[in-house]
Amino acid sequence: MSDQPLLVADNITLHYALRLPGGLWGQSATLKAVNGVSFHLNRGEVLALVGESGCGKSTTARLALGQLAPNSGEVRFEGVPVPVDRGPEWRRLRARMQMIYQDPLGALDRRLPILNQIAEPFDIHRKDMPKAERLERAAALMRSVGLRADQATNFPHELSGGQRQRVVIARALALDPSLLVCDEPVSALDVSIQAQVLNLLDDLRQKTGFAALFISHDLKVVRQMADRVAVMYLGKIVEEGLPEEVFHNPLHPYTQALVSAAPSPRGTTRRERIVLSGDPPNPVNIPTGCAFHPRCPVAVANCRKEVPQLVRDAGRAAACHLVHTAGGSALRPAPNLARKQTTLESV
Ligand SMILES: Nc1ncnc2c1ncn2[C@@H]1O[C@H](COP(=O)(O)OP(=O)(O)OP(=O)(O)O)[C@@H](O)[C@H]1O
Repeated sequence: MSDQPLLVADNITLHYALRLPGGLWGQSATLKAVNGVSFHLNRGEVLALVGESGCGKSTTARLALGQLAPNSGEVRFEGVPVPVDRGPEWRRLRARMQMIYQDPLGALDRRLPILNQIAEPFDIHRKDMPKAERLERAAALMRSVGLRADQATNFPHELSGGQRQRVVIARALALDPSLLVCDEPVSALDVSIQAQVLNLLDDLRQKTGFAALFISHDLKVVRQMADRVAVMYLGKIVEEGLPEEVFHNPLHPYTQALVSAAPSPRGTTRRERIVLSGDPPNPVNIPTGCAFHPRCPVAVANCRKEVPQLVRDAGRAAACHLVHTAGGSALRPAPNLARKQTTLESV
């Protein structure tokens, strides 16, 4: 099998033209939801997208799936540009790329028994398969996600939230996809059920080998699931690396603040909480230079003027003037904030 990445996003942008409420006729603004995002996802790998609400995670996922057409840039899946015209080629690719949403009830048909819903992908893409075999395969998928055979005739409202998400997962895996896009897949579930569903996803990934683009605002969940993490701020990736690196030694001042706000895992170094000042980010009015500079506690004059590039070095990447060492490509944590890291003993 080719060792090219499964999914590549190459400098994609998605801008929405907004009509301003109360504005004069013709007044509009541009909302830059995704503003030059590049990443790759290898086969079998889990890349997590993290960042504050509204930073562009879901839009990036929808661009990756070809549900939205980028204004510029390109998404390639298995080496092929992802079409957005919803023709036969898009449908063929979509069978290999599936999505799991936050709200399983919204993703399911309330009037259809769950076995039939799990068999739907076969009904659409495997019309050559006899009906009995489609249902047999759906029953096997039910078992693989831990649902009981006697639940086959249940309707979604007769199941718990966790069981519904299992139905969605079974249906998503029916055609043996190579990519699963999981957009906050457990955030609507009780905490006790979250762990079960995450363990299920992890087990299934190890058995079937799908890759996942995993969106979550919960860094604890990301720590458990991700092989690599990309941090987004105002439509751009500002840092990328292995979870242990990003969470224990964040480079970008924004990542430092994000990580400092999350509960530390037991027995690890606790960081001093970094409280960001300034207004929450607004994708209609992106600041000049580094978009984070108005809230950045360590910004210098240059940060207001020049847009930092995402510099990659030894598997890590960061877009911040302060983390790029002069003249070289090596990266080091942004100054000052790093010094605020404190141990449990000292707080
Ligand atoms: N159809 C749309 N029209 C206009 N603006 C949109 C549209 N969809 C999303 N946006 C805006 O694009 C920005 C990015 O949204 P997106 O849903 O991708 O963010 P997100 O990081 O996934 O947020 P959340 O974690 O809250 O889901 C937001 O400011 C959002 O309001």
